[in-house]
Amino acid sequence: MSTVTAEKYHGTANDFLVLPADAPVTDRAAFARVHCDRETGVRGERTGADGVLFLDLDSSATPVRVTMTLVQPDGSIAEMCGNGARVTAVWAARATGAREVVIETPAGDRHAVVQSEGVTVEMGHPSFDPTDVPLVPDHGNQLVEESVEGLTVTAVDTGVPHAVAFVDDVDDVDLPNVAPPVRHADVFPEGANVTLASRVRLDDDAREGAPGQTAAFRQRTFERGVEGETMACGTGAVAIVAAAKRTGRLDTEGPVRVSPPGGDLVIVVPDDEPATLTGPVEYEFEDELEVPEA
Ligand SMILES: N[C@@H](CCC[C@H](N)C(=O)O)C(=O)O
Repeated sequence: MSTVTAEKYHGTANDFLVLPADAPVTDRAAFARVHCDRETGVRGERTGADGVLFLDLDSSATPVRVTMTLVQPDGSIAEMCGNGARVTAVWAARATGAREVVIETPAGDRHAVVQSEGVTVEMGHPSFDPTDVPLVPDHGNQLVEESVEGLTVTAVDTGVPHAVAFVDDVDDVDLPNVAPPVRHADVFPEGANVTLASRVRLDDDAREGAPGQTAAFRQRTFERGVEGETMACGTGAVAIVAAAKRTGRLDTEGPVRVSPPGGDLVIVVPDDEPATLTGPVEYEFEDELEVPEA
C-alpha cells in the first residue's frame, strides 16, 4: 500500500486534510471516506475530518491562483466551502508568501486576503433565485419562511444550498433528528445544508475582537456530504446574514458576528457587492496517510 503526505488545517474547527492536486490519489472519494471517518480516520486532536481539499497552485499568476476541490466524507464534491477557502488561502500563503490569493471553485472565483487577524474571502452574491438554490421547477417562487418537513426555512444559495431556520435558541433544536428530512426534502433536488440561527443581543454577549459589529447570531449547521453537524460552516454563516436581511430581521450592511460552536466569524452582506467571510485558520499537523487501492 502506498502513502501520501497530507496536512491538516481547520477554520473555526471545520477541519480538512490538504493535499496537492498532483498527489497520487486515484480514488479521491475512497481516500476521503477512509481518512475523514470520525471513529477510524486520521488521528489528531479530533479523529477524522470534514473533508479533503485537493489544491492545485499556480504560483506564476498575479495574484497566485489555486483550484480548490473539496471531496467530502461521503465522497461527493462540494461546489464551494467558505472555511475550506480560508484554509486554501493560508496554504497558498505558506507556500508562496503571497497574501492575496484567487481561489477557483466550481461556484466561481473567490478572492481571499490573508492577514494576521484572519483571512477574508469574497463569497459572491447570495441568491434566493429558485434556479440558483436550486429548488424543484414546480416550486416557482423563492422559498422564504416556508415550512419544509416541519421546520420554517428560507432557501439561499451561497455557493452551495442552505435552508436557514431562525429559532429562539439553536441549542434547543434536536438537529441530528430535525435536519435529515429537510436536507433530503423533495423541494431541494440537489439536497441542502440545514442551518439554524438564533439572534444574540450584542450587549449581552460582548466579546473582545468584535469591533464595529452591528448584530450577532449563533449558528449550527447540518452539512450535506458530511451528513452530520460540523463545528462551523462558512457558506452557512453567510446564508444566515443574507436570510436575515431577506426576511426583515436585519437592516444593516455592517459586519455581523456569526458564532458556530467552533468560534467566531465576521460576515458582511452588502446590497450590491459580494459578501465576505472573515475568520481564523489553524495549521494542525502533517502525516503520512495510506492511499486506498483503486
Ligand atoms: N463547510 C463548508 C460547506 C461545505 C459544503 C457543504 N457540505 C455542501 O455539500 O453543500 C463551508 O464552510 O462553507
